[in-house]
Amino acid sequence: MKIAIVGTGYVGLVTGTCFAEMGLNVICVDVDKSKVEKLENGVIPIYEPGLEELVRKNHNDGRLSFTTDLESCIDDVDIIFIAVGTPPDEDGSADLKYVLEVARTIGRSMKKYVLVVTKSTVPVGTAALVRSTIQKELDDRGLNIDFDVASNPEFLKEGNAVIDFMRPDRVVVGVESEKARKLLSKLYKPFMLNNFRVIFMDVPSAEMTKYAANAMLATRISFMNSIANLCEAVGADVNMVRAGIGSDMRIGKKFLYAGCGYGGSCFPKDVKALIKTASEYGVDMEILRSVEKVNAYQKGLLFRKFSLYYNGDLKGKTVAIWGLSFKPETDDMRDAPSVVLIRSLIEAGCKVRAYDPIAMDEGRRILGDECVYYAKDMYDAVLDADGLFLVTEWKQFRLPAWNVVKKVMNHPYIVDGRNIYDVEELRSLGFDYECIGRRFDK
Ligand SMILES: NC(=O)C1=CN([C@@H]2O[C@H](COP(=O)(O)OP(=O)(O)OC[C@H]3O[C@@H](n4cnc5c(N)ncnc54)[C@H](O)[C@@H]3O)[C@@H](O)[C@H]2O)C=CC1
Ligand SMILES: O=C(O)[C@H]1O[C@H](OP(=O)(O)OP(=O)(O)OC[C@H]2O[C@@H](n3ccc(=O)[nH]c3=O)[C@H](O)[C@@H]2O)[C@H](O)[C@@H](O)[C@@H]1O
Repeated sequence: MKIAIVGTGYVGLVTGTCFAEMGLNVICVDVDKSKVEKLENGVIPIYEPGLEELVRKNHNDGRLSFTTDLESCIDDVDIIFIAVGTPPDEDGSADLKYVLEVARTIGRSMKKYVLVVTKSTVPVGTAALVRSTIQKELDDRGLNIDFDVASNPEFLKEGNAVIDFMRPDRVVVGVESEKARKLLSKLYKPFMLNNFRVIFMDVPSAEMTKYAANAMLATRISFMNSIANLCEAVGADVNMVRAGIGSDMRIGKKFLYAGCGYGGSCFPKDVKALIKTASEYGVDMEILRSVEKVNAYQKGLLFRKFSLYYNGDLKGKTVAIWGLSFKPETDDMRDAPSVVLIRSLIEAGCKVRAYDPIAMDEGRRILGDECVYYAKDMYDAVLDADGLFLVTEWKQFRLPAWNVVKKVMNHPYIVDGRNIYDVEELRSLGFDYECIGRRFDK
């Protein structure tokens, strides 16, 4: 079996590389020439642990190739995965222009049966739209060629993408024909043999499953952030509460960490898109509107704490930021809490010194280097600082040499946006310390 993956972003590159690693012949297609050139030379344009080695190995072994020319490979493959971006449109809906562009190209060039699978996160009805788009191109060419469209959403997490793909909790596949089911069963056979659940369903349910999963996870986070804020008000400790509720099997331990809000390329955009889809059908997703509201509040929380601490007198203060990426093990800063915080600090007249183990270039790209100093290391960031914000819980921030930090800071004040530090330890060292929803006497 030979497959094509269209789009070599996170999802496309991980999907293509992992299928090649499983022994398939994979051709990855992207319109971005420079990306394809880099990939051809074994350089991957994203930071994702373990991925670069796998790309090089499978490329060298001849199972993984890259091209900008989708048309030339359409009739060489059995399955085409569409894994291009679906960014938010101005009204919050998923912008399908890249997906439909790929569908048009397929319809314009195919000469024999092919199974087209949407892997991008797309609203209910998109597979049907892909089908009609391809069909229209075929009609224009006066051809009657059989093809199928299926939905196979992706659930991997950035930073853990290869493991998530290779050992999934489940694979969701939406099909509308027996032929498509057979082809995808064959593709996912190794997963079935390893007892990973492959769940077949109809196409709209598969499309909805992806949004429901992300919306549920985002809801858990906003719920815990609300509980954390209440804990702070009433004198309870959200870490204790998390342990207390997470041990109930029905609730589970994961995704209950309070912090400075969820970010990334998916939760914010997918929650928005689901609200939009619902409104198009006259359904009010009140819960999800609250999830967004809580998250926006939470992203402003660190700045508000800082402002309160200094009674609003922030002009000229020097501020250290540990962590720019939206979570550890990625250089992705899309919708990152750090961006909201840094912009507020700059607006208030603060001088920002930022450090991230991986996302420094991305930081420069998104925030510019006029108002932000990009520090050489985490200790350079705290030099003369009137406050330190821990925004992303990278491992290297877990056990800092606090004596060095204290010595070089102008004022020993820490705002911990991820609740990773020991309150008592920091206070005994003479730091003023704040975090999210934990109990301690101020
Ligand atoms: N990033 C993630 O962790 C996850 C993303 N998803 C979903 O997967 C989809 C892709 O996301 P990412 O990989 O993050 O996107 P991305 O934005 O990183 O990459 C998309 C790629 O598609 C390429 N592209 C655009 N139009 C094209 C065309 N006509 N032909 C060929 N290539 C084209 C772009 O040049 C780009 O390289 C989105 O729908 C996203 O919601 C799903 C699960 C996880
Ligand atoms: O559709 C997608 O793109 C992906 O979106 C998320 O993956 P990702 O965005 O890579 O990252 P997560 O680990 O889910 O974290 C998202 C955000 O939530 C925050 N978070 C996570 C967990 C938690 O308990 N608390 C919390 O604040 C993180 O700091 C981060 O900002 C989902 O976890 C994946 O299953 C999904 O495939």
